[in-house]
Amino acid sequence: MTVSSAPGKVYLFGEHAVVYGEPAVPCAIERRATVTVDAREDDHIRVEARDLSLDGFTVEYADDIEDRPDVDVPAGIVAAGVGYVDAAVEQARDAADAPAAGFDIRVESEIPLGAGLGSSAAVVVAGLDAATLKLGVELAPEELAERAYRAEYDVQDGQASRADTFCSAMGGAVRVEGDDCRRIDAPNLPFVVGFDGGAGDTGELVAGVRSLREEYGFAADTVESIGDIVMEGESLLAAADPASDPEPELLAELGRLMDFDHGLLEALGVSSRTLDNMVWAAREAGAHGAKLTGAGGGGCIVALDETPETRTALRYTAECRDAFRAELDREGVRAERPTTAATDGSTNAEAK
Ligand SMILES: Nc1ncnc2c1ncn2[C@@H]1O[C@H](COP(=O)(O)OP(=O)(O)O)[C@@H](O)[C@H]1O
Ligand SMILES: C[C@@](O)(CCOP(=O)(O)O)CC(=O)O
Ligand SMILES: [Mg+2]
Repeated sequence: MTVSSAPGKVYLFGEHAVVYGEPAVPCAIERRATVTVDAREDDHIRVEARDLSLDGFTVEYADDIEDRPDVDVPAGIVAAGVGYVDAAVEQARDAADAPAAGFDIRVESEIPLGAGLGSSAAVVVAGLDAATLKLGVELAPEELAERAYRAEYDVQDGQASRADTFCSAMGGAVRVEGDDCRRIDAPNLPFVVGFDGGAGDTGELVAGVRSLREEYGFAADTVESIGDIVMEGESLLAAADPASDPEPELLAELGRLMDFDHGLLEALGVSSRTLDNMVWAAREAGAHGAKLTGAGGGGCIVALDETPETRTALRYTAECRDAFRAELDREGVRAERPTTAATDGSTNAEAK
């Protein structure tokens, strides 16, 4: 049995624009997806994913995920639910030149689904790592990131950047511009996350920005302006000392850029009333800045505040389901030791 985990992320700046070649700076956070993989005698894949909104289910299939056997939910939902795991398995089989390898897979995650914290990337990165290790192949984090990107790209019909998967594989703060991906130095930024309990449809939101950008020159300019914000932000980070706590002036300037970025994302139609309300609650509580994170539409905002005020204010905000501090996680994907919990063999054998 192999077990790997990989972190989720928040976007300091640059989501959506990164899809069109602008730079972005996502930061890994200390919330992880953990994937446990066992080899099988046959070529079937069995996925147990209790965190899925279907109340968790176990599904077993051979060959084509669309031909999955008798689980009591529509094929589309199963494909949406386990599509990322399936794509990770395909990449692992390809990397190990083992096209008929079968696996029992268990997914456990601390990252809310579809909420902008990169749960899909974390599941793909951790799943790919655990499955390749099970096949006796150790991929360098960069290669893992590249294969995980291809998996996300396939599942999201080409609507994906390298940002989430690279950040989850490498950890820390990263900078992604097209296929140029690198880690960057960053001090411990005091992230606070607010979660509205909802989710957004990444593919649909990306498609919405794409068509606005094609229709209006000013929407294309808006996307470019997000890139300008990112470049301004990275030069601030580059001048900071990564080993010490960030100076108040740095936080104030980064926060101002986050506010600006949120305004442009709102103009591009990817915010929502609940996200905006949480952003305003954070700002009024004294956060240096606040913005939605990830695809938007619903899910999470990220604010910068070294005091407890923003988290407290978010907890008293009607639209906020959960608010928590998110520490920068400098470690990306890692192999974990199998625990008793991962080996107890308990399953809920049928879809609910
Ligand atoms: N714990 C999990 N178990 C199984 N699949 C998961 C889990 N977390 C995320 N996923 C997969 O990732 C998808 C959500 O990814 P996405 O829409 O890109 O949102 P985000 O990456 O912002 O969380 C889910 O529909 C599911 O397919
Ligand atoms: C909107 C986008 O820039 C980020 C999506 O992030 P998430 O899947 O919502 O965490 C899309 C992408 O970069 O693949
Ligand atoms: Mg995602």
